[in-house]
Amino acid sequence: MNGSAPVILPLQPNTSWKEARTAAHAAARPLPFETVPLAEALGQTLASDAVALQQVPHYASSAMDGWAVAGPEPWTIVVPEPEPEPWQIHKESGRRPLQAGEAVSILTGGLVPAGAEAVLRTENGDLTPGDPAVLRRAATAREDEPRLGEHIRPAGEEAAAGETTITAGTVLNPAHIALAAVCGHDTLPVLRAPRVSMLFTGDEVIESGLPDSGQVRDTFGPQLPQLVEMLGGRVDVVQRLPDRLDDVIAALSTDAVDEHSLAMSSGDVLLTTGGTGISDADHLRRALEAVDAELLIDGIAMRPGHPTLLARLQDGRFVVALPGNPLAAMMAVFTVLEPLLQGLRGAPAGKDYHVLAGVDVAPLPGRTRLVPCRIQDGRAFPSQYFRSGMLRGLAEADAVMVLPEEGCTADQAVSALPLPWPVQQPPAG
Ligand SMILES: Nc1nc2c(c(=O)[nH]1)N[C@H]1C(S)=C(S)[C@@H](COP(=O)(O)OP(=O)(O)OC[C@H]3O[C@@H](n4cnc5c(N)ncnc54)[C@H](O)[C@@H]3O)O[C@H]1N2
Ligand code: MOO
Repeated sequence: MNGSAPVILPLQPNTSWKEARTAAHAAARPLPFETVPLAEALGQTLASDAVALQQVPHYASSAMDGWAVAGPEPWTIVVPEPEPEPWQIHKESGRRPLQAGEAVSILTGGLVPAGAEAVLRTENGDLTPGDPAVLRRAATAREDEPRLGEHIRPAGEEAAAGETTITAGTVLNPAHIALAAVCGHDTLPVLRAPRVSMLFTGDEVIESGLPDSGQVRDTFGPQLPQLVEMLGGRVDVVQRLPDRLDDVIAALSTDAVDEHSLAMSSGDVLLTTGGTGISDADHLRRALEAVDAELLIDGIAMRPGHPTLLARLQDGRFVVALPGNPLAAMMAVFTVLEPLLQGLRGAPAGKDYHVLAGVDVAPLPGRTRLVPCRIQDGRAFPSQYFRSGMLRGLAEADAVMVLPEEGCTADQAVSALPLPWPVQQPPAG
């Protein structure tokens, strides 16, 4: 035996599924923040509290088309001088305050003039033309209409100037972006989204057409970059790599030694597929050893996906190594990549969800099983397509059951992972 050959021990994963998720989240420190235009802030983590830059709403406005009125009826119609153009209706037009017994026509969102006490909506007013025109309440109006302040949106009713409306750490959804716009922000400080570089191995993998025996169609290229984006990452580089140890080492190396090197890609995370096994053709482990990477997770006691790795390179980049089997790789994404990206985005670890098992499941000593499931009538039913190379189960799934090694009995609550894409029925909380 050649004394310099690296010794690869049989894979004995000793990290439990739960420990793996916790360790992946804990390994990451939130990335520095950057300032982005509102339209680019969706899904990002807010770096510091966002306040209302002026009171919201910033002026008292009408909630209805009608007339702003002062005092009791009848009201004489005041025509502002000069009469505002429709687009000026929200602007201060230098009007004098409305006096008791006066009314002025107003549109929804229009500026309520000083002195106005309420807005009478169009359908509840009766206008007698003349000079001046006279307004009375119509027969359709309620007896006490308009009450003091009715149909007026007071300034500042939603937020005072300087009040915090979105707290730091929030993962921004469309409603937050809309609120930030109303609060006067053009940009927001967000934690920089983690950048992910991808490295696909497998000489037998073809990217289109029907594979011959021994070849496989690539299941990662057409969806993994998009899945990473769904999880809050930004994809930097996607690269295919020959199944040669030198090339895998070059790709991971901190120095840009050849065309396969990702050292210049500035990724925070290197996501690899395949080659996590222990055969002569699997190079990930040997390459990580060659570049002196720190192994944070070296195999996980789960099925499928037990050869999954998480490592830190000397320059601080993370390597998440997904197994080549397609379902195993997806389960490794949910177990390691998702919590790692959450940590890098300053987001809390995913919540624990539970489902009620619909059937008994036998024990599998030493392994947590991740099984795609359908949810019917509040019960979770594991898919028959659960093996590591199968994709039908996940494609039809509502969630992924996380089955403990002791299995479960029907009606028992078991952990579940929600899927990061829309499904017909999300698991119960
Ligand atoms: N002696 C042992 N053999 C294996 C073990 C073990 O513990 N001892 N574990 C098995 C398990 S479990 C898995 S998972 C795989 C891990 O495989 P690798 O990460 O090394 O991946 P590959 O060998 O490169 O590929 C496995 C499988 O996946 C197919 N593949 C690869 N890339 C793609 C792709 N882009 N699209 C679709 N399919 C892909 C590849 O052709 C293989 O069929 O090791 C087991 N063996
Ligand atoms: O654990 Mo392997 O990942 O079964 O496919």
